[in-house]
Amino acid sequence: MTAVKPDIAVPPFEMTGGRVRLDGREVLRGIDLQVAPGEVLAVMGANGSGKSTLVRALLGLVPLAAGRTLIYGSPPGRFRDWHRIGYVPQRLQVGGGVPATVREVVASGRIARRPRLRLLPSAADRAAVQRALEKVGLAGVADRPAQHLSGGQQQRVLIARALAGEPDTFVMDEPTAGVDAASQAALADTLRDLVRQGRTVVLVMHELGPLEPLISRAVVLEGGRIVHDGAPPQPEGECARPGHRHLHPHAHRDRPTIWDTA
Ligand SMILES: Nc1ncnc2c1ncn2[C@@H]1O[C@H](COP(=O)(O)OP(=O)(O)OP(=O)(O)O)[C@@H](O)[C@H]1O
Repeated sequence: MTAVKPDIAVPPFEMTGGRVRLDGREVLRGIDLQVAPGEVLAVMGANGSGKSTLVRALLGLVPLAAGRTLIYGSPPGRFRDWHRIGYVPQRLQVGGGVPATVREVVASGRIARRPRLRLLPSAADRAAVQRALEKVGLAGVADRPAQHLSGGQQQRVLIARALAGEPDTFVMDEPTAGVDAASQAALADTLRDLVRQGRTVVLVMHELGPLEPLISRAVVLEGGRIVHDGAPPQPEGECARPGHRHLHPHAHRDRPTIWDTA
């Protein structure tokens, strides 16, 4: 992928006073969040704090009960440049019917780039798909049904699908959750490339681990609110131990000791 020239005037995401209710419950409240072009933002917090809901709301997949959110300056309903956004959801949705191959799933990441009247993939589409498959180390299993792969490999399929679309901004929901070491290494490698190219990345993470040096900013959610926005939080002492999970009430706002390593 070629480097992007970040459009410094328009943030990829801008939410003001964002509030989300699901099943009558307030899941997000008072969210003010602007994501700058070229930023690598980690969205952190304990289970149920609202991380996935926040990224889904930024993408317009969950409606706001109050406030507003913009994608490259447009409300989600009026945003048309979906090829600029690559979304990596938590899990590959496996439906019934004919099982899709790895290559087909990855190729679906090019659809938003295709002119309306062109049905067949171009040489550029095929090349982008192949590059993405190679980048995540799945070229060798490209013709296997995606649902036959391990969880970690399926996660890599989703990352490759986003890469194939060559978007300016990536949104990845827990891309390292429950994946094997090889997949984590592939992700770190991919992320390094994206950072170098100046792409914007929003990552939902429980813990940063080896990705920490690549993260430029972290927001920490607690009970649907942002309780920290700044440098990535560091695990300290007891808090760094696996299984430890809480946000210290005495934590310094600039350096909270939140860790959820379950
Ligand atoms: N569709 C829904 N209907 C009702 N409540 C929901 C729905 N989706 C999520 N919630 C609730 O909203 C809260 C935030 O959920 P969300 O998945 O955004 O949290 P999270 O921080 O991403 O959690 P996790 O780390 O477990 O993925 C949780 O209490 C969850 O139970």
